[in-house]
Amino acid sequence: MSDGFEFDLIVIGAGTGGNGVARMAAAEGWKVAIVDRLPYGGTCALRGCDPKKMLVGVTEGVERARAMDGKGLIAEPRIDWAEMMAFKRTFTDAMPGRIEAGHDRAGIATLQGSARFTAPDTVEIDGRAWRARHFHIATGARPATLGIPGEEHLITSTDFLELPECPRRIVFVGGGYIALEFAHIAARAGAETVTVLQRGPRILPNFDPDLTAILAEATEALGVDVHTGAAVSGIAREGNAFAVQYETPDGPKKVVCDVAVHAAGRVPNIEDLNLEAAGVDATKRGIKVSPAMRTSNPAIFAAGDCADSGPNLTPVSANEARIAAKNLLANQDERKIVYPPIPSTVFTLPPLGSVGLSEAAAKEAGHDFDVHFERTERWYSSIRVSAVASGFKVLVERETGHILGAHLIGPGTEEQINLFAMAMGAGLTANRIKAAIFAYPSYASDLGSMV
Ligand SMILES: Cc1cc2nc3c(=O)[nH]c(=O)nc-3n(C[C@H](O)[C@H](O)[C@H](O)COP(=O)(O)OP(=O)(O)OC[C@H]3O[C@@H](n4cnc5c(N)ncnc54)[C@H](O)[C@@H]3O)c2cc1C
Ligand SMILES: NC(=O)c1ccc[n+]([C@@H]2O[C@H](COP(=O)([O-])OP(=O)(O)OC[C@H]3O[C@@H](n4cnc5c(N)ncnc54)[C@H](O)[C@@H]3O)[C@@H](O)[C@H]2O)c1
Repeated sequence: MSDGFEFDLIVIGAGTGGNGVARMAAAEGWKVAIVDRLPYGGTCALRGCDPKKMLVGVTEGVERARAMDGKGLIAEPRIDWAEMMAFKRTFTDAMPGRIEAGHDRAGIATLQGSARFTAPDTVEIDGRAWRARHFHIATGARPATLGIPGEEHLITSTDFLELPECPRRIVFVGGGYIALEFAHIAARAGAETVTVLQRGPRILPNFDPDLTAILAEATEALGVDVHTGAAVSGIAREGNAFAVQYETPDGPKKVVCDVAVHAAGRVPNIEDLNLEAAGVDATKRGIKVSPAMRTSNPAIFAAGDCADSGPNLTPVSANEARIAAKNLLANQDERKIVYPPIPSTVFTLPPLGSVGLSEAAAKEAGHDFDVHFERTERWYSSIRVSAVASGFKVLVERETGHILGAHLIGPGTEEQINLFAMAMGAGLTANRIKAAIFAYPSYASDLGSMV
């Protein structure tokens, strides 16, 4: 290659925000390399969404059997933690090799190590410099540094997904996605005490308060201690255990556990990149990107959790990466990122889902809308599976009939929320949704009654 460049493009980070960009560029005949310091696959496939939901798949069996007990199903569900983890590994173990083989077939050079810029067109990986015309940064996020004494005693979500056995007493620091999803797994897997310590006044503050109240109730019923207004201030060793200290309006308290998990938020993983050397601007919210996903250095793009862009979710990362690749290959900003309504689900049992505006945000924006809020334990879909916690809140604009937001809890949520997202993206009105014919009985067939 001329001008001393080894590559047309080096992609830093082999997760959702990186792999696709490397593939698209290689398919156009570009000379491409991809680097990761961990096995290829990124957070979602190896340490996040997918392994987590393999475990949820097992706990769904427990939940279903317990719910149907006395209703014709005779089962004594119990989780074998080691077997459950082995089941998870049947998915995760094969992934890095499969991704690397795909890159090899596409002619992409696969590098291992930590990349750090030394100049706008050069990165150093384990002491060796590599020059490229372009870079794409997709280095993801990491657990936030909390700045509290003893935080080194916290294990991360990645560590949780590798625990050899279910802890007897487990504490989650934080009350967001990770805390709730993992607390449900641990409680169903047989942990004796599971505690969630959430600093704010309620769990999952970005979700509808009426529905998070239902989830908090269901979580307590599962045996999880949920404390809100509990700001963790330190972790100390106590013999073989740990004391997690937290501040409450009633004064300081502590809870003793065998394992304490960091579930207190994630931040862009960009400190090690030496972005100043590349002329790439960033704030603590991440790498600054234009709507074309271009950074302040026009030869460098960024996408996913490391960028100061959409919410940190896998499909968002994939969408941003696609836009970055299109513009990179076109050598001009011909596409801009446009976020359709983005659904999000907390994979507890029952799951909690949300898309569009919250009730508070819709009011603040001055919309005139009806609120359809109902608990649905007496609906057929819940009765059929003996669900004890289900409900919805859907906001319908009065003048247009458009759906402004949909918030769901209960069985079927994770698919219903996607249907709402599609309906909202397509601009369907409540009447159009009511007029649709869905196979019956199904969770989708409840949609018409929610609007
Ligand atoms: C426990 C957990 C559960 C989650 N569950 C869900 C879910 O159910 N649904 C959902 O939509 N989202 C979920 N997420 C979020 C989702 O995983 C992320 O939004 C998504 O993986 C981000 O993809 P990415 O490509 O931007 O970053 P990542 O997938 O994190 O990839 C970044 C890669 O860059 C590498 N890297 C970092 N720095 C360097 C460097 N200097 N040199 C070389 N390599 C480097 C890392 O090793 C990593 O492999 C979850 C996250 C966690 C932690
Ligand atoms: N199902 C999904 O889509 C899914 C699942 C897991 C993770 N994720 C992604 O990963 C990110 C990180 O997840 P998370 O659960 O760590 O973060 P989160 O942002 O969902 O929740 C963190 C919570 O911890 C609280 N907190 C912070 N410091 C605290 C302290 N000292 N004491 C007590 N509480 C404290 C915060 O108030 C906040 O509500 C999510 O924001 C999301 O982007 C998504």
